[in-house]
Amino acid sequence: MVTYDLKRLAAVPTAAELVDIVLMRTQRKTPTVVHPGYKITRIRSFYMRKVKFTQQTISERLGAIVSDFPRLDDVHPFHGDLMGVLYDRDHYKLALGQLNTCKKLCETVCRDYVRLIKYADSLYRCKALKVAALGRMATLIKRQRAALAYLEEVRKHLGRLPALDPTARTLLVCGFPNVGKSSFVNKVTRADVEVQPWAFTTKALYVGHMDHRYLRWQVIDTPGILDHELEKRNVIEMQAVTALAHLPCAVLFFVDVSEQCGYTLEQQKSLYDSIRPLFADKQLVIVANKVDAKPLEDLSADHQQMLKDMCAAHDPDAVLVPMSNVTEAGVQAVKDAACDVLLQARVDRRRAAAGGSRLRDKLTRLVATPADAAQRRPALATALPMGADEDRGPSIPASVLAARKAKKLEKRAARAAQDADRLELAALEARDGGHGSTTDAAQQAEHAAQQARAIARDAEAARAASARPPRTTERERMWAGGGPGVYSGETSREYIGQLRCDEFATDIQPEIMDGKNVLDFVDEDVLEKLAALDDLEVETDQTLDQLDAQLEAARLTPQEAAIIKAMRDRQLLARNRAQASTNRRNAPLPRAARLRTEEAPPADTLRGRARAAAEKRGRSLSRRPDDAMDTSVERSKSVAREPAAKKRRRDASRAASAHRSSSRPPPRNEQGLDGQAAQDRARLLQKKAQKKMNRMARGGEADRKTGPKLIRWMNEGKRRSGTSHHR
Ligand SMILES: Nc1nc2c(ncn2[C@@H]2O[C@H](COP(=O)(O)OP(=O)(O)OP(=O)(O)O)[C@@H](O)[C@H]2O)c(=O)[nH]1
Ligand SMILES: [Mg+2]
Repeated sequence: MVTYDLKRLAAVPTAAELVDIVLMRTQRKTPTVVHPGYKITRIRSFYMRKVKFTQQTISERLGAIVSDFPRLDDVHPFHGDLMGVLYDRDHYKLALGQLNTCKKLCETVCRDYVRLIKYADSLYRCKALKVAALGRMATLIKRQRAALAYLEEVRKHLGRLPALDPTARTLLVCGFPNVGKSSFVNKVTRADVEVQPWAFTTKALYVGHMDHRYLRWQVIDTPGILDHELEKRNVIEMQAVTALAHLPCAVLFFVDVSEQCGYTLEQQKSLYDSIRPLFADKQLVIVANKVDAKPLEDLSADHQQMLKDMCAAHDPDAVLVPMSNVTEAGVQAVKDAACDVLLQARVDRRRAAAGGSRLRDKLTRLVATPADAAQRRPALATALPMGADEDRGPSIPASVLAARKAKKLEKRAARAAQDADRLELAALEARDGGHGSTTDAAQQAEHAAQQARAIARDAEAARAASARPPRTTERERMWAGGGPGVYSGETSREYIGQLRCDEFATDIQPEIMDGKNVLDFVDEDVLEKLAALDDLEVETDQTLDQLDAQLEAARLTPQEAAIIKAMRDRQLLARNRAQASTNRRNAPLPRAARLRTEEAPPADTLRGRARAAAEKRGRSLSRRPDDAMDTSVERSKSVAREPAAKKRRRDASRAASAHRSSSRPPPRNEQGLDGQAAQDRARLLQKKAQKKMNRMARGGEADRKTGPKLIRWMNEGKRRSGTSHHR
């Protein structure tokens, strides 16, 4: 929970003040002199700075207000509800929200105008944009006039709220108005609460402090509460209700037994009943006040019983204490009773919490024995598995059993081998000693050796069976596959062995296709359905064919049928031929390519027909302007002109590239020179001009030149004050 210092909130300026503050700060903190002679970038940055600075100040100020004021959801629920009651929760949130929006709008305005100033082309335009930006921001602030004024009022009121500590030891005084609550608070604490003989003298919560048993206590005086529905309660009453609802405390419910307050004992009982749920978990002392005016004994039996019932209704431990503020009789008793009962409750709660935690510690270590489980002892509510009473043997994995068997066999094999060795040794000794039983001993040794070998084979087989195949861990795979960051795990491996075919594991399964979930369209029985559909289709086709044949046979004469059959056969033949010809891959030449060959013009084309007609008339299709009326057939073929000698020379010197255009301009040293003589003369002149330069080894036009350099620091810079003679 965030702690706010409600007393030290900074003052909220009015809208006009805020505008003044912002503009004056901009004026003071940013440069003020600008000249039209400045570079435009400098002018722009001058004005941009002003706009940005204004926006920053506004954001700072409004942000401070928004963050300083407590958020109702962050403070203690008591304070949150109290502020909600006092200042209207919605209004409060709206005001802060509006300031936040205003801040954001100012930022947007700033961004937009800075963007515009970036492209402004003159000082005048920059200035106009700045004025517009500042004006819009000021308008935005002025629109928050109401929110700012409201928040200032809230701030002032928050500062005057009693400094309540919701966690301290608290006595809360409540009851009908005018029953003497404030008088009691004034008696036991140094709070100076107003006391008057009329109702609703106290209109807010008041706090006083007192000492009891060397401890500090806070006593809260609340406004009187009337007995009606919660919705009808006004702000003054709701403060008392909020305190009752949220503060952990001892409640002193004041009853005016003399009924001088203007309410009967029955009415006070009714109020007690209606607000009792608010202090159901709190300690209660019912104070029978003003006993100086009417002692308890003078009350009717019904009223006395009513007071006792009120005590009993809450808790058998709730006490009824008679008191008078005038005579001060019972004031100390009330104080003692309330403090003691609250203290006791606090100690009990703390002890219970500590004891509880110890018990929880123990519970975690408890193990239910089978005997407990059998008897289902209710004391320990431990969860037992189903069939816990059955005696269940241990479950040993098959691999462990196999390993154990292999180990046993190995031991047996070792023992058998030892026996065989021993027997062999005995047989050797017998043979060396020349005893009669040599052959028997040798046979025994041989037999033992065979057995030992058989057991060793079994042991080896068992060990091989129990040995697990070497497993490659994902980590090893990662290092083998390029290390972290490079390797990406293969999830498809998990599916191997689970699918009908292991190759299916690596299939890519699209989950979403064309924006649709594939699984929505998956039909598990689709293959069977398709097969059924195919069968149905074949069947339908056959039936339809039969029906057609029958119909035709019924409708046509034999001659007509024969003609139709012949037509169909021809169609079929034509289709087959066409297919055969396209299958030969003899794609036809494009028409343009075909027409290039003039010797054999295709007679069936338009051009071929035109050519044939022209030739028939003795005319040529290709002509030049100078042979307009040429009728010779020979001339119709394009005859290339003999190229000029000069052109031939040039062509020969060029690269023989097909891409070179014949309309390329002549080289630059020949351009503008008409004829060979002029070119030769120009070449001569060029040589002559170069001669002198070559002789003196001077830099020519083509030589790289670097002009003289001025040293920058000696020739540039500010020269306004002082001279630059020393430079
Ligand atoms: N006779 C008598 N009068 C008392 C006693 N206690 C308070 N009064 C009077 O009752 C009147 C109301 O006293 P308050 O202390 O203002 O009562 P309250 O409950 O605080 O009233 P609100 O603030 O309006 O809710 C005053 O005129 C007191 O003088 C008491 O013990 N005996
Ligand atoms: Mg009062």
